[in-house]
Amino acid sequence: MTGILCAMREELDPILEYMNIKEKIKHANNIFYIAEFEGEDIVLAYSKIGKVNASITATIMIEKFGVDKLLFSGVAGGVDEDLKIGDLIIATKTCQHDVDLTVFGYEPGYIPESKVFFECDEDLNNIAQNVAGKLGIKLKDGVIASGDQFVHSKERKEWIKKIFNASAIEMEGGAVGCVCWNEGVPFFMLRAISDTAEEGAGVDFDEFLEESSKISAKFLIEMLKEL
Ligand SMILES: CCCCCCN(CO)Cc1c[nH]c2c(N)ncnc12
Repeated sequence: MTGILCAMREELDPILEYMNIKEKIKHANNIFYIAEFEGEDIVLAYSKIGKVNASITATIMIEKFGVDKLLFSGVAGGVDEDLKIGDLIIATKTCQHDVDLTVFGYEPGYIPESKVFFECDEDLNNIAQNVAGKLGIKLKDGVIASGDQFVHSKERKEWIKKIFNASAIEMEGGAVGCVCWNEGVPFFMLRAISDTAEEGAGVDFDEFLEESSKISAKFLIEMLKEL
């Protein structure tokens, strides 16, 4: 069964509008929507913001609902110069930019017995690029870095870009990538840009959250039709 995960209600609501919701299951302070889309059952939820919340919901989707591929939809701060507000990006891999065990000689983002980068599923990414081609949409791909902080400084943004070669920044993908890697479940993450993670990003985020969430949601729906 396909799982669709978002961080915020604003990111999930535009997706739910396309769904025939059959059941709502409350569990671990989350609501899991069991929906039917084009004859297939899908489980959907928003985790609440941040890596811990995203890890909880992603794990429950897999362990309790038997999700065998996990698709994330939401918004992100753009790092690449060519990413404008409203543009779409998919993750080739995700990481945690706020993990720091460097005093012990480990590289930024590295935890012993784990890894810095969690690869996303190539087949799902290829499907997304095919859908983008049909729709005539530019779909960037690259590293998307997560941390438990809303990044709104050029200095922090440039550090994340330098160390992780990040194309976008958000707060959940590195955790969901880690869960899916450990569980052996294919992971796909789509984000629409809501800001540029520099000074003033909070204002842009507030202004563009709803519109960018809809952009991500609409593309995800087109992709679901190809799964
Ligand atoms: C109460 C407001 C909560 C903002 C949550 C932001 N999400 C987290 O996934 C995505 C995101 C968009 N822009 C970002 C940025 N500049 N830094 C971190 N994360 C992001």
